[in-house]
Amino acid sequence: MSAVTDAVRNTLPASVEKFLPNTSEDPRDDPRANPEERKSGVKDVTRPGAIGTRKPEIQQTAKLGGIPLLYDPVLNRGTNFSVQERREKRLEGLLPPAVESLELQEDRVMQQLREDCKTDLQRYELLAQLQASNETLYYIVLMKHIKELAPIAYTPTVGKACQDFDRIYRQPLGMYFDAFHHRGRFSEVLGNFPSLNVQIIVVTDGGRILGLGDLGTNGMGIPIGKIALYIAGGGFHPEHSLPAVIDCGTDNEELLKDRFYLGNKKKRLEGEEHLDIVEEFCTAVSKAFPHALIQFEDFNTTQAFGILDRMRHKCLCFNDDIQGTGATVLAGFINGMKAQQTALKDAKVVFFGAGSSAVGVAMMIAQQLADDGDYKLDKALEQIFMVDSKGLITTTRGDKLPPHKQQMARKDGTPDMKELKEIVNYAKPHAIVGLAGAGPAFTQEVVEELCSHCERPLIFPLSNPTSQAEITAENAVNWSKGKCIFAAGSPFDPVEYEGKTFVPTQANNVLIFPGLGFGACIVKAKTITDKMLRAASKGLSDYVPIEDIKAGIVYPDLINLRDISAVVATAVAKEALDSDVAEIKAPADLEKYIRERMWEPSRTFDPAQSQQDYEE
Ligand SMILES: NC(=O)C1=CN([C@@H]2O[C@H](COP(=O)(O)OP(=O)(O)OC[C@H]3O[C@@H](n4cnc5c(N)ncnc54)[C@H](O)[C@@H]3O)[C@@H](O)[C@H]2O)C=CC1
Ligand SMILES: CC(=O)C(=O)O
Ligand SMILES: [Mg+2]
Repeated sequence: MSAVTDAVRNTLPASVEKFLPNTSEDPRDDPRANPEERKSGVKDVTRPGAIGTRKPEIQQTAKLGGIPLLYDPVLNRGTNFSVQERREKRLEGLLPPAVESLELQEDRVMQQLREDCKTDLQRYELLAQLQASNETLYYIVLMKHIKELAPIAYTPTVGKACQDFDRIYRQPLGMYFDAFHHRGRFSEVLGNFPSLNVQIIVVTDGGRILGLGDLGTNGMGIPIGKIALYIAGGGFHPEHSLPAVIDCGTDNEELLKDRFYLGNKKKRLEGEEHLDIVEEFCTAVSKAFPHALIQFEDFNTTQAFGILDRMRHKCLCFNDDIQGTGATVLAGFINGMKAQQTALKDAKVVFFGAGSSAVGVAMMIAQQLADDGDYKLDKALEQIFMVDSKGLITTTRGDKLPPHKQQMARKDGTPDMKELKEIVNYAKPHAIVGLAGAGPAFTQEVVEELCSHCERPLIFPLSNPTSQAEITAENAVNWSKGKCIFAAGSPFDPVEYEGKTFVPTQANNVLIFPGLGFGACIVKAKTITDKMLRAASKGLSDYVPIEDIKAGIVYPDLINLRDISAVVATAVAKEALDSDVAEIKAPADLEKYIRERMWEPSRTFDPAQSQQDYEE
């Protein structure tokens, strides 16, 4: 039965007809169905690129026009609706008379952002409001000005936005799964989401938001920001994406006392109970959207590894902090060793921080060293020196290490050391990677010690937001006398040193996750394998031209995020196809196939046409 009844259809001008979804249950009546659907008679709402997949009742009201259309962020284009559309969609009188081009609308937003907003938080709020009301314009603005706006929608400003989330709250922009009241009913709750075809989900429990600690449901800013980058960078359709929080409580005393706090004011659930809750969420997702990819984000390290271990073979998922960061840093590391002309098999790294991200990165680097030198992982791990709040991690230092640290502990009789300078002096590393989330730690002494052993050391302060970075770009360049190769988790401005300009690049998992996700989804991958992560990393490292690498630029500029993501997606999809974890057959030209399926905001002009564009 059609959701838009024939009686209603008959009252509409013919030109509106093409905007209406074909909601026929039987794809044999649907000219847009693909051959398989026509043959089987079963509508495939999960096919990559399929649009118009919101629930019929929601499409119906929005597409009939009037106020519901103006309040539908996917379809609303505000003053960009033409005179004819205004007449046909019953928008006359509901908008000011001017009909504006998307460019003019974009100019207004940019003027408001650049001239009227006084703080980055105000800019964040303006963008969030735009995202909630007009996604076409939001993504046009975000994609065209990605370099200027990523620091607002994402790190560092998103950190401040999360800290203040309950104060600046206006609209949900994602889903909240309440472990205290929805438990056992997550499927039912997920059923309230308007889309029939979710392909990408970013979920957190707010346990460790950036380097800012436990922010409970205020952590929702992170899934919202990452999903925006999945759309702007990776090319997912907004209808296919879901930012989510599982409210498992919070141990943040300030939030527990805050009258504006939006989550449950209860102590954080932990251990097995927490794992069961996350599993219930994943099961609900897999049941409703069998091909959706779940990205675990900013869970506490105490839970992060356990969640990944339990879920990675049960549903399509990955942990961005462990695996996405691993693939990202490996790419910059490989390029950095090229710049130094250090053979990978000989490279040594000091990690400052031993949480989920540091261990994820170290394991990927160690695997690469082992492959390069054709030796075992255990031997490669001897080239890694990992430091936590108690100093160098060794088997002899006398404390009980959690499993993720045990594998990183030095077992070769390395003396116990606490001071970073001493550890650098002992290890003589080619790179120092900061993932402690604890703020400045790479002092002038540490940098000078590092430079006394290595001509062009990699200095990677990767903790976010900027306030938590281990060193600033300026200090790294000055203290290393312009010798270091620098990349940071959050953006830094260029630095002048002795008449030369150093351009800091960003080593952030945003360079990997949008492409990894899109590549996996487009070929309907059944799982995310280590080889797919390695392929993503190689795609990213190969993206950087050798001249840039020689000049010490080891990551590409975020300005090319869409292009980077297309390359990463192609590498991931190819690996999934080659290793037979993909459900689709390999297309003749994989990169072209992927690029053609990446969503562009202007295409929402005509959903029916856009749908046809996606068809084979
Ligand atoms: N650039 C990027 O793409 C990414 C950056 N990160 C950043 O990494 C940081 C850490 O994340 P996780 O590993 O998940 O967190 P975590 O909280 O699990 O780990 C922090 C680690 O640092 C150690 N540490 C804390 N203070 C220290 C100190 N004063 N001295 C030495 N060690 C200290 C702790 O012992 C722990 O091992 C965060 O700031 C996060 O924003 C995380 C993922 C990706
Ligand atoms: C970038 C990121 O995932 C983090 O800082 O946690
Ligand atoms: Mg993270």
